Order: sequence, then C-alpha cells, then structure tokens
Amino acid sequence: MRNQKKKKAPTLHSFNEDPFIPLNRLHILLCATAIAAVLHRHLFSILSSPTPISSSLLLLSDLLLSFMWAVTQSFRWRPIRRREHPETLALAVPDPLLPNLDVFICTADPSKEPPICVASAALSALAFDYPSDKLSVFISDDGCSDLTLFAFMEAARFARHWLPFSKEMRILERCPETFFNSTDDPRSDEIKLLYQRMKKKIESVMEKGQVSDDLFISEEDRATFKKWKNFTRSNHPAVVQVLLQSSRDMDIMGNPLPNLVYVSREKSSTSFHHFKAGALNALLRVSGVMSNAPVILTLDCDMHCNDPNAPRRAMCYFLDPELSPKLAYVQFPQRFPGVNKNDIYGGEIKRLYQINPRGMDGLKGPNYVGTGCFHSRRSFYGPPSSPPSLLNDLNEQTSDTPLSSEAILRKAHEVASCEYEDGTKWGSTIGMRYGSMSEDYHTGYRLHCEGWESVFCDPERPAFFCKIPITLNDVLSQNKRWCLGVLEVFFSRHSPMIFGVRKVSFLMGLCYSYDGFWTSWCIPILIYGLLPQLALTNQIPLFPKVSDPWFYLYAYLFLSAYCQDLIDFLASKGTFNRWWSDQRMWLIRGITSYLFGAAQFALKQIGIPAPGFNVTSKIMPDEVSKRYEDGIFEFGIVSPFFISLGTVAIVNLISFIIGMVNAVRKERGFDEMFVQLFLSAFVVVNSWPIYEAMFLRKDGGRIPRRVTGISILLAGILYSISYFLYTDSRI
Ligand SMILES: O=c1ccn([C@@H]2O[C@H](COP(=O)(O)OP(=O)(O)O[C@H]3O[C@H](CO)[C@@H](O)[C@H](O)[C@H]3O)[C@@H](O)[C@H]2O)c(=O)[nH]1
Ligand SMILES: [Mn+2]
Repeated sequence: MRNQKKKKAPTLHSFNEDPFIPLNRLHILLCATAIAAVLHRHLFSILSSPTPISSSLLLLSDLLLSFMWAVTQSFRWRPIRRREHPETLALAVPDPLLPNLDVFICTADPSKEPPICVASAALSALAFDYPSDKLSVFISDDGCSDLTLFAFMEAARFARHWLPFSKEMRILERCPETFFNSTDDPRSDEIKLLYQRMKKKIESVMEKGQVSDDLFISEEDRATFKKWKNFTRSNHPAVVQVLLQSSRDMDIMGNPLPNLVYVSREKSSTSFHHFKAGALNALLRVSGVMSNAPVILTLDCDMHCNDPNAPRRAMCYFLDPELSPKLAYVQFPQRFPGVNKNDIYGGEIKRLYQINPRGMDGLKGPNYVGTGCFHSRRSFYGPPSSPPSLLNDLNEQTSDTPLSSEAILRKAHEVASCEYEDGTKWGSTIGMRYGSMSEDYHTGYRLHCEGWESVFCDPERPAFFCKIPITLNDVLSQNKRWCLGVLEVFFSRHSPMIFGVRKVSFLMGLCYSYDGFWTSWCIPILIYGLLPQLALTNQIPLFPKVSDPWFYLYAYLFLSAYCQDLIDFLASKGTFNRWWSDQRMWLIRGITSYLFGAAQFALKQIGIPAPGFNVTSKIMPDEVSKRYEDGIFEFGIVSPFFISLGTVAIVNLISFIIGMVNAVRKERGFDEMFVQLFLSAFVVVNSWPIYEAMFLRKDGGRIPRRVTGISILLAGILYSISYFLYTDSRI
C-alpha cells in the first residue's frame, strides 16, 4: 500500500505573502483610532462652530476620506506575490497537449490608431512561442476600415518571414517595430528591408486615404475590397476575412502559420453597439465558430507583447488542476515604456495596475483591466458550476473543417450581425458585460460575483507593453470615461457595496467599492483645495492651532497617509519623482476627471446622455511628443478641465500670499493659520506647472489666454462669495 502514495503534482506556480502584512495590520489599527478621534472631535465642535457651513463641509470631506481609507485597507489585508514556473510546465505538459489559444485585438479608428501599429501588435502575438497550429489571432475593427484590412493583408504576408526569423533568432522582442528600432545586427538587415517596405506601403495608403487598384496582388484581394461600397463606420454589413489559415498557409520555412482573421461586426445606426464590450462579444462568437479555443487573450491595439513566453506563463495557472475549475482569468499588469522620466501624468497608475492587484490576488484575484489578460472561454458562459457543454452552443463544426469553408464563414457572418444578440443573455450573463463604459472593471467584477477567481501574473520581464496618452487633456478625458464607467456599476443593483460584499467576499466587495467609488475623491479634494484657502484670505481659522494637541493628530494622519503611499510606490520599483507626479495627478484628477465624470453621471441619471467611448489618440504631432519627452505639461487647447485647474491654482496662489502677509503682521499668526497656510502652499507647489503654462511659457502647449482669463474671473467670483458668507464670522 505504501507504494500507492499519491504522486505529487509538479508545482507550476507558487506564491509568498507580503512580509509586511502584520505591520500593516497594526498600522490599520493605529490609523483607525486616530481617524475615529478626529471624526469625534468634528461632530462635537460642529455644534459650537462659528462657521457651521465650513465645518460641515470639512466633516463631509473627512467622512469621505475615512470611507476611502477604510476600503483601501482591503488591498493591504493580504497582498501576495506569485511566481510561475514555465520550465516545470515544459516537463509536465508536452507541446501537443497545450490548449488552443485565441488572441483578440480591438481597433476602432484608423485615424487615431495607426494600422501599422495595430498590425505590429498582431505580429507580436502571432510570433508567440506557442505551437502555431494552436494559435489564432482575431482582429476586431470597429472602424470597418479598408485601410486597416489592407494593413493586415500586408502583415499576413510579412508574417511568413517574421515568424521563422524571430523564432530562429530566439529574439524576445517580437514586435517588429520595436525590434528593428533596437537592433543593428546585420543578420536582420534583409528582413528589416521587407518590414520597411511594408510599412511604407501601409503609410502611403493611409496618406491617400484609399487602397488603389495597383496594390492588389491577387484577384481575390481585389474582390474583397470591391465589397467596400458605401461602408461607414456606423453602417455596414459584417465582414469576416480569413487572412491566414493554419491548415493551408506555411511560412517560408514550410512550417504552418497561426490563423489570422479580420472581423468587423455589422453596424447599423438603429442598433446600439456597446463599444468595446460589443466588439469583444462579437469576437467571442466568431472565434467560437472558427477555432473555439478554451483560452482567450484580450489585447488592445495600442500595445504589443514583450515576452513570447507569456502564454506559457498563463498556462501554468490554467493547467493546474486544483486552480483551473474556478479560474476565470490571468491578468498581466499594463506596463508603459513610453512614460517620460518623471512620468508627469502619472501614466503608470501603479496603484491600479500593480499595487492593488497584488492585494486582491491574496483574496479572490485581481480585477480585469481590459488588456493583457488570458481568459477561460468557459467563464464567459456562466458560473464555474455550470456544465461545460453550454460552451458549445455555437460550435457545431468538427475541428478539421477549414476556417474559410463556406459553411463556417456563413455562420461567422451570422453571429457578427447586429440582431444576433437581440433577446439573448449576451452582455447580461454571457460574455463581456454591458451597461458600463468601463466594461473591463464591470466584467471582472461580475465574474467574481459568479464565483470565479482570477490570478495576477507579474513576471520579471514585462509581458505586455502599452501606449499611454501624452497630452493632459487626453489623460483626463480617458480618466473621466473610466469614472463614468465605474459609477455606472457602483450605483447599479449589482453595486459592490451591497451586492459584491455578500456575493464575492466582504474584502473583495470593498476592493471593488474602492474602484467604483473612485470618483468620490473629487469632493474632499475640491473642498480641501478651496475652502481652507478662501477662509484663510478672510482670516477665518478652520483647524486646530499648532499649539493645540489636536494639531498633532491631523499631522500624523496627513504624514502617515503620504508616507505609506510613498513606501508602496517605492516598493513597486517607483522613484521619488514619479511618486510626486502621481500624487499631483491625483489632485489634478480630483478637480477635473473625477468631478466632471461625476457630473456627467448625474446628468445621465436625469436623462441627458453622456458622450460615447472617446477612443484615445495614439499618434501626436512631433512637437507635442517632444514636449512630453522633455517633461513639459501639454495644455494648448481651451478645455473645461483646464479652467477648473486654473481656478483652483489661482485661488491658492492668492490665498497663500494674503495669508502669509497676514500671518507675518499678526502676533501668533502662524500658530493660528498654520494648517491653512500649509494647505495652500502645498497646492501652490503642486500647481507650479500651471502657473508656468499660464504666465511664463510661449510654446503651443501653454494655457490659452482665454482659459487664464476665465479662471481669474471664476477665482474672483469665489472670493466675492466667500467674502459675503464669512462677513459675520470675520475677526
Ligand atoms: O467602440 C469601441 C471603442 C474602443 N475600442 C477599442 O478599445 C480599446 C481601448 O480603447 P482606448 O481608446 O485605447 O482606451 P483606453 O482608455 O486607453 O483603454 C483602457 O480603458 C478601457 C476601458 O475604458 C479598457 O477597455 C482598455 O483595455 C484599457 O486599456 C482600443 O483597442 C480600441 O480600439 C473598440 O474596439 N470599440
Ligand atoms: Mn489605450
């Protein structure tokens, strides 16, 4: 009997708990006591306050800050760090036993998302270190652009050279654009030439805005483009085009190539298309008909794979028999090699993409962030307990029917049509979930609610690189869209605060509440950014004096929050300067994206529609890119965001100056007004780039005069109002 001892499965992955967990928990206790004390004081002093409105607003801010602090602790409760062991996988699972993999890449607008970049993203996925006959790449083109299709036809041709080359040379950088930019190895000269020729061809087509007749190599191609008559992005039939077919197409060395399929789902002005979520659902169905791989990787067009081994890393989790029955997805972090030295717009968003996911990983798993994520197809079709047969509702074909067979293509067009989803559960309990502009947050959350779990996979070598917006207005608009999206979930009947805390787990519910209620930062940031300053100019003290022991409690809370944030940031390989930018962006977002996002959400509730998915532009004029490289803020246009920023910056500058003059003149003036002076000084220091852009800069990225003018006017109005409101309490 002894010999029958159960053979231990090889370890495909392992994890460590964060060594600081006990210390963190102790700190939670300490902070909670301090916060309780401050709130207690507030409640009691409000009754006797000479400025009851100001005191109530500050109480409201502190309540919200406390709430956000409390929910944040769920991320600190049990952070873990995972490691996967692809070398064990290689021994345990031979290549022929690896599951098939479908890669989805979304694009929506060739003028904002250059087709050559989208094609490069696809090439980097086609060149994965994964058996080619098990790999399919599907492109969703929501712009239904013949230019994009043309780029992909070219990319399919180039793939025949690129795949064997990159595998033979064992290069890690399999996105051709980045590879050729970083190498001068003479062995790559020949293929570089091919690449450049392709790039030129695609770019010239982009310039002309059409695919001219002389560019077609075959009659078949010509016939394909002939279809493009009167197609507009919001009105056209479904297009499904097989560009590479594994069972038919070989690379130049005679090895099979992966499948590559171009899909543009049908659009009609009479049916709502649900933006990216709708596009991904169409791909789920089309791929279900064609390859039906059990594992799916979702990518955005503004990224590329930086590690050809990424799929095998993900498989370390999917092929673990203990984990896999409940494993919905394996999320890789988004990394941004393009951020400038000090990351002036806080583009890394470390808390969202690196720090918080590690915290959730120790509970039930990270949230889904839209890209760089491997999903189990099964998870899109029902809870982990549902029978797997459900999955095959689409897939009737046997695995050896060629993709481009007429029957399959007919079915593929059918499932990519507008009406297909009518009266079905797509978007509610099947596929990517609708109803939120942040389909990623919503879908990940709902999967967790169904009982699924997820894993955060953050290997040493970043697996996926993404592009970031590089103008302030783009960053803020993107953030505003996210705010609107998460609020739509937070105030739905599936709110993480009410539904999530019960359905997933208490702590996971809090994690999702943190993201969902993100926007609420706008209230304390706005109040703390204006009220103490206006009071300061009117000589109204709102906080304890330095000589009052309560002062130290405020100081402790401020310093501990900032220090902890800094430590978290440095511990995830950040630098001090980048942290500074990050906290500054938090303040900036507070009075722009969060504020406008919340306002837009409120308007939507009373029937005023919010704008759709504003696709972030991935190309910029050289001048703008250069300024970004140099770390100079980009304003340049008249945007409501900048008016809001300008107003707060000016109020703080004036308050600080007047406050200082008064403090110097008055005996014990500093003692009384220290907190308010400090707050305005803090905002002034943070607003430095704004003053520069208003008054010193001459370049095209400066703040337009009109914005400065309106900001000064608004600041003046705020002063006048505060002057009247404080008339009775002035000393
Ligand atoms: O109607 C649409 C709109 C967008 N997209 C695609 O969605 C992706 C993301 O769009 P982008 O403009 O780059 O938005 P970002 O704000 O940069 O994207 C972040 O935020 C989105 C949610 O708001 C997530 O879906 C993304 O994965 C995440 O990277 C791109 O590939 C687009 O082509 C579509 O396919 N159809
Ligand atoms: Mn993007």
